[in-house]
Amino acid sequence: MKTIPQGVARKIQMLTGGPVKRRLAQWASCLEPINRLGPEYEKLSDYDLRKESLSLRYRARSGEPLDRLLVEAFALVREAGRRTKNMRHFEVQLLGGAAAHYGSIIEMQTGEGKTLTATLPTYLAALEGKGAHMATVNDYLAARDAELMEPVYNALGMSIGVIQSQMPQAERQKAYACDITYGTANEMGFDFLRDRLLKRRISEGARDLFGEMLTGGASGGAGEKPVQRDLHFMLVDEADSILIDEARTPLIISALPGEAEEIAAEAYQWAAQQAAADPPQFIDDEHYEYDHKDKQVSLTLAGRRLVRELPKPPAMDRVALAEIYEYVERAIKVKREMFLNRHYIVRDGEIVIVDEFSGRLAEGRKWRAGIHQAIEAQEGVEITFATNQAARITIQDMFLRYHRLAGMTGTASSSAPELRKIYKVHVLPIPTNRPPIRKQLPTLVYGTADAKWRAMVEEIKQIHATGRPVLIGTRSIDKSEVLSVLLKEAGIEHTVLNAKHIAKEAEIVSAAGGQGRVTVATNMAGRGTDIKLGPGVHDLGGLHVICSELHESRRIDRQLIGRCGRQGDPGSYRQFLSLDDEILLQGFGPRRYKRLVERGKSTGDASLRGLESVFTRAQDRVERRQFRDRKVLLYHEKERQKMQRAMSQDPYLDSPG
Ligand SMILES: Nc1ncnc2c1ncn2[C@@H]1O[C@H](COP(=O)(O)OP(=O)(O)OP(=O)(O)O)[C@@H](O)[C@H]1O
Repeated sequence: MKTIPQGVARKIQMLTGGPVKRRLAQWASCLEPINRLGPEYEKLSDYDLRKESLSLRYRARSGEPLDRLLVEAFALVREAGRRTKNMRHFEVQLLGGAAAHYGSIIEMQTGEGKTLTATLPTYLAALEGKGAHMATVNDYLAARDAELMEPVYNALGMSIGVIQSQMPQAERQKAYACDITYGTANEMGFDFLRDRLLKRRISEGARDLFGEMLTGGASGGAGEKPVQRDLHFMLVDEADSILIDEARTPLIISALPGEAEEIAAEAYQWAAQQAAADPPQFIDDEHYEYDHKDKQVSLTLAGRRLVRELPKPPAMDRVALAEIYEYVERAIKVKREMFLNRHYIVRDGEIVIVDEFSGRLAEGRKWRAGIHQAIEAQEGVEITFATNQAARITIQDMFLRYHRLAGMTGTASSSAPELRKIYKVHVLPIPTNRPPIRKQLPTLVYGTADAKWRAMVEEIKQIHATGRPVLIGTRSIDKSEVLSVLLKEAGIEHTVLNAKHIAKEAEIVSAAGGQGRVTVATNMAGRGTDIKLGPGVHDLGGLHVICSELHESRRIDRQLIGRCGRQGDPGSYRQFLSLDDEILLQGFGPRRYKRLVERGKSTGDASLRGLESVFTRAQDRVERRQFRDRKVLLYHEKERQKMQRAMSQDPYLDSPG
């Protein structure tokens, strides 16, 4: 560790795990050279600083490996941070940036400055000009972090864009065209799907007009170009939460949304009526030609003229003529080829396909390319779009598509094996800048929730009397409300947050460090929000955090605890538990839970000793079970994709079966 600054070398030595130390020590060797460049860059004018950055960009785009540019890039970002934000990246932040650049999930204690650290690997990746993405947990944080860091990037000539939900397509395109793009994983996933639908439509030469409506509807009548570029580099904030907790959530674009759906239904019905007219209006070889081999119907000129002349419902004014021809062609095709009780049956107002080979009913399956809807119209049953998935992807799939993936988190250690297995990324703890002085007070276990709440209010009262701010985390909104009533009875002024208004609440949480403040929040409220201590609070002992119950995942508990003792600030926390806590039911099942509850009821109001491990065991069990479930789901998802690929289907766009 000769070439590593002494302070950092000592901090690395104090970590556990040989491989972790080795890796960090290897990357820490970039610190001295970065430090050395500091004074040189400090002397540069703003103009020259940007020029340096542009020359780095030129080198990256000419093919020089990013690893070789890391030292200069990080030194430039550090200087830009100093100039524009008065924040010069700490050495441990540089170390974290390097680890992220090499594809790790960096675990930095809450409050250690992940927002600033992110600028390092993101800037470096953006030098290549292929786009660098930064995923946050919600829209508010995407906008806030982008705004906070924009001056740093701009000083280096980098453009920054933000994706927000409900944003029109044109603006998305602009945001993705920027060097760096901030947004939520969900929005980026949906953009990926919309693009994929669009690309399929383009590659099919817009032959499938139903498909065209799909894409048009799903993308809000967007322009013709995909919004995203290749998925190049992604840095995920709160990586454990996004990559694990939310990773299995499928993002689904339904085939057609509201109004477009109604218009399409009208068109299907109208076309079916025309095709079914008696005597027939559309005559074979006169109004249309039928290709027996391909089973295709195409209208002749006379047929098209007839379509134009036929009266139509007003809603169809909004359907393009070319599409109306297709509706009619499809209706004629269905009338000629698809027969009731042979190809399908009608059961309870639904079309059920009869499998051609086995003769069995193919429950839940649907014909594609509008055929199913045309048959529904022919039979006069309700036309179904909603169950039609136009496209679907899980967040996990999307992240796995990036060429390079890295992340940041305050709390990933417990998920390290899972992250390594699924995403092939290592979790690396980064030492803190200053030693944390957060104090853990002994956990208190009570027999009943009632006793627990009362003890908690007592503690809040005592600490509140000293002027120290208190933050209490609960597992649900109703529990926040229970506590709120008790606090009111005790005459303690407080604020309740329950993640309904994220932006406003983040503001309130950020003020929760003020003298005398009492804040009750569900675990989601204020996630990722910096709580700065108000004037005088440091000397009083900092923020006190109370955890009123264990969450299903230890990480969420740690996130709450991490609201105090930030950046070496003083602070303390305590867990309050009771024998009727939900986690015990989840971990041990109803029988054992009932016994614990009974035991709790018979123990009075005093706190119980030696029971803490019962709770951690229950939490362990829940975590293990959830991990198992996620693995099973992942296995099925992979099998589905494999099967679809073998059938030359697109696993994101085609629903199986
Ligand atoms: N190099 C630096 N110099 C000065 N201040 C810094 C530096 N890095 C971070 N900070 C400050 O530290 C505080 C915490 O930063 P930030 O909110 O990014 O932490 P975090 O790690 O994201 O925390 P959390 O996990 O809770 O979201 C901020 O107030 C930030 O301004």
